[in-house]
Amino acid sequence: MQPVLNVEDVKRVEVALTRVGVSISELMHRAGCAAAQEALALGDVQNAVILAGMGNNGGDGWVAAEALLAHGVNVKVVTPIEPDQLSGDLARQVAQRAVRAGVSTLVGPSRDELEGLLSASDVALDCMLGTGFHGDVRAPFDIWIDCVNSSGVRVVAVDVPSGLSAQTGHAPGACVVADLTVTMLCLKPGLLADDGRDVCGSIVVAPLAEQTEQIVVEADPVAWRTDLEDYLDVMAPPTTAVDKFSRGSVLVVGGSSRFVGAPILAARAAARAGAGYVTLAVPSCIVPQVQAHVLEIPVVGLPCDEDGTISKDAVPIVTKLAEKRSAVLAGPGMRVSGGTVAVVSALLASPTPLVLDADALNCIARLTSGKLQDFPEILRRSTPLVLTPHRRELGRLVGKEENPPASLVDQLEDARKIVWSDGGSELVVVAKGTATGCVGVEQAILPKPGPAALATAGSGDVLGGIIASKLAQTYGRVDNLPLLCALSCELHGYAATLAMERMGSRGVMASDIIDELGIADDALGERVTFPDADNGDENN
Ligand SMILES: NC(=O)C1=CN([C@@H]2O[C@H](COP(=O)(O)OP(=O)(O)OC[C@H]3O[C@@H](n4cnc5c(N)ncnc54)[C@H](O)[C@@H]3O)[C@@H](O)[C@H]2O)[C@@H](O)CC1
Ligand SMILES: Nc1ncnc2c1ncn2[C@@H]1O[C@H](COP(=O)(O)OP(=O)(O)O)[C@@H](O)[C@H]1O
Ligand SMILES: [K+]
Repeated sequence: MQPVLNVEDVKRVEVALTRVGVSISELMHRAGCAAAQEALALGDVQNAVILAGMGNNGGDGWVAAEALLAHGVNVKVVTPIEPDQLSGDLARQVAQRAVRAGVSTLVGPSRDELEGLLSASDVALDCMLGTGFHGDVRAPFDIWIDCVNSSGVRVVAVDVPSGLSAQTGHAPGACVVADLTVTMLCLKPGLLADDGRDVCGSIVVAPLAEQTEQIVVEADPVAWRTDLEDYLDVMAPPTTAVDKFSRGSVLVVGGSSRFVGAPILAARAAARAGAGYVTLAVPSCIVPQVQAHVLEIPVVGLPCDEDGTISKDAVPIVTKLAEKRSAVLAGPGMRVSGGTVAVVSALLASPTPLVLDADALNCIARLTSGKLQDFPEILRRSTPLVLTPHRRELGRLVGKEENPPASLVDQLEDARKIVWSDGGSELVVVAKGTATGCVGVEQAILPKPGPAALATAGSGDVLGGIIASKLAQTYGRVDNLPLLCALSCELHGYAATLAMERMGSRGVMASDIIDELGIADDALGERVTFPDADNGDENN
């Protein structure tokens, strides 16, 4: 797994490296050389343009220019001001040094001049703005960014594409769209979510020093990005010594007369993700409709209120059904009512491994008046519990209904409020968004996010079904629950990628994802076992 550090912690790593003898100027030298190496590795680089800003990101650019020149590349550095006028000592020194070494410069070019230069270049290195970027992109960089993006030239972003916040992943204005991002020391969260996913291209981490890995780990990573082979630990070895019950049995509780489809999607996903026996419990008033859509899945009717939701009288029935299952998923389509709140409370008190999604989360928000972190006893149990909120549901759980998490780091922080208040290793919050964090008490794991095709109604129900299915197949004996959840997310995303091949990138519906789950599961298993055979696009 690769550590991901908040930007402020990256600064602490720099300081720690200086203490072990790697100075900031040496780091800048190595950063520039690493960027130059990656640019050269693109191949066919005779002419390079370096767009340098006025801080240390620009400093990296001047070093890269000198390194490229030493490799015989025809280099030009574009800078808003003369090197001698740069206010930062380090950036000024490396810029002056590059000029002395013969690097040529273009100071404050017109738009036409810059466009001409870019069209004659084989690669552009974006060294305008790095982790020091904040606010709106100011001139001239907004214009330079526009020129780079419309030039069609290959772009290597140094540390972070200019205009993107390496912390939040937001790019509110102009932002470089890179083919490759060479990021220094370690991954930062903003590269992995929201706008970051669209603008980084592939990501290469340049560690810059031997000691970096250990220092980064000690700097308390905000999350860990998985590599495929990490999943080996939570993949069940294939065996023929099974029957339909020992392959894991899942109970899905949900549905209402208003939302009939959601529990069906979840139950079908649980079956396709490998559980041997899936049972669906829905309000009795919708049983005929539901049963018509599922041949293999028995449907149990639960006592129903007048408004078509599960009533309180369902509690003993659900509790009894849950006892006999290896995992339960509750929530899809169930709505929030006195009855559903009672059912969710009863399931929380039951010993069966439990996944709560959608309205089951809204029931918890109601139970705790939107302050789940103040009621840790509700979630305390000795068997696995997984909550799968999207950003709005997560906001509702932690008292931020009006101001839900808006970035991956916000998601992680809010999920941590919940898991840290409980303190138990049996609880994981799968905080969903454009990138998803599987947050346990000890660490947060970031699976590779799936495609935007996942942003379709019902896709969360499918994920809930997958997680319950994978959980059921472990019979609650799971050493690393966040990793198991991450594997489920990875499967969800890969199935959506396969569905896109059939349905097109905008045509995928949640049921198409379900149809691909079996094939995706096999393929993922193979890729985990033989990671070098076909890694696909590892960076997004
Ligand atoms: N983290 C590390 O260990 C290392 C960092 N280095 C580089 O240093 C960078 C950080 O350097 P700095 O802290 O100097 O910051 P940056 O160079 O990222 O940005 C600071 C400069 O950008 C300007 N700026 C900020 N916001 C702006 C906006 N909205 N519009 C226009 N201009 C804006 C500031 O006025 C300042 O001149 C990293 O991204 C990386 O490239 C490397 O040199 C070496 C190692
Ligand atoms: N742009 C995106 N890129 C990747 N995954 C996404 C994107 N948008 C949403 N997702 C994923 O799709 C799923 C949507 O879940 P959810 O919002 O609960 O859907 P629903 O409530 O309609 O079932 C989550 O797993 C989420 O991480
Ligand atoms: K940059």
